[in-house]
Amino acid sequence: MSQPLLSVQDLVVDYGAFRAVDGVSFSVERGTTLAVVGESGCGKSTVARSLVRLLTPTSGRIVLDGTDLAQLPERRLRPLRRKVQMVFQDPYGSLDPHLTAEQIVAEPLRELPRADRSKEAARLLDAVGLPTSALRRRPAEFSGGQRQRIGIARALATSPELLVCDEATSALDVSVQAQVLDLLTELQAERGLTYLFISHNLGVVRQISQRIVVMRAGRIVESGATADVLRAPAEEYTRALRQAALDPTAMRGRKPRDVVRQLQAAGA
Ligand SMILES: Nc1ncnc2c1ncn2[C@@H]1O[C@H](COP(=O)(O)OP(=O)(O)OP(=O)(O)O)[C@@H](O)[C@H]1O
Repeated sequence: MSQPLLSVQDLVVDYGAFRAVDGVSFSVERGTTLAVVGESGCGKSTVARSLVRLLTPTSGRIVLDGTDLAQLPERRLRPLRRKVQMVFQDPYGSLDPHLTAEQIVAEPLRELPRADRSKEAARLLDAVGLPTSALRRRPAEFSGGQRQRIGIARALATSPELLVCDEATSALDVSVQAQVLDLLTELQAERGLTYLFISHNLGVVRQISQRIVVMRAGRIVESGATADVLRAPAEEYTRALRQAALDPTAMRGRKPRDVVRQLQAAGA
């Protein structure tokens, strides 16, 4: 078997005295999607932020295409940053409201001549299903789904190999969410992209990922093929998460953490 594109080994992240990620290991094969699930606060975003080096992990290895980027200094990290891009949950908050879609998408392409930048921005917006007329508009003039498409186009500008999607469709209506998931699936097939997809929505995870890891309190408690884990979770915790996802009425007005606790107590 070929080497995985990404191999994370014994990742530890401390925020001061608090250990948010406690010895996490997983790998992602090229052209596939790994989902990371778990209740709020279990460390999913901290893993994501480590992968794109928005933070420097306390210890462990993050081997991307043969290079360990966990502790690399910024100068050596720069060429690698192009290979890993992040798509955020809140497409409005993550796009500069003062810039046009063209400027946002072309921003990572500063080294290109202006005309080439414009051409590339148009090509990227077309690839995510937005018309040429979108180029001159600003974020406030788009719907949530369209803004997420701009975020994806921007992430694609550096021709990355790995996209880290942190709750990338969570803020969208169900039908728009389905369209953005379809877009991500198409882009993966066309470009051979690899995704690490963080979500608390097990329906979304079932649709987009081949493999899954379940996190709890900074550790991985279960992993495997998505279909297997969701059909017959080995861990009580995963069963409780699944139960909470299957029974939205149980969630009404309550924190997922409380529902998971209650379901665990009931032996769900
Ligand atoms: N900058 C920070 N300083 C201190 N603690 C932090 C910081 N960022 C996150 N934490 C804590 O680390 C833990 C993991 O947070 P993280 O955001 O990774 O969880 P998560 O699983 O992504 O949660 P959510 O699904 O709510 O986004 C939480 O207890 C959180 O309060």
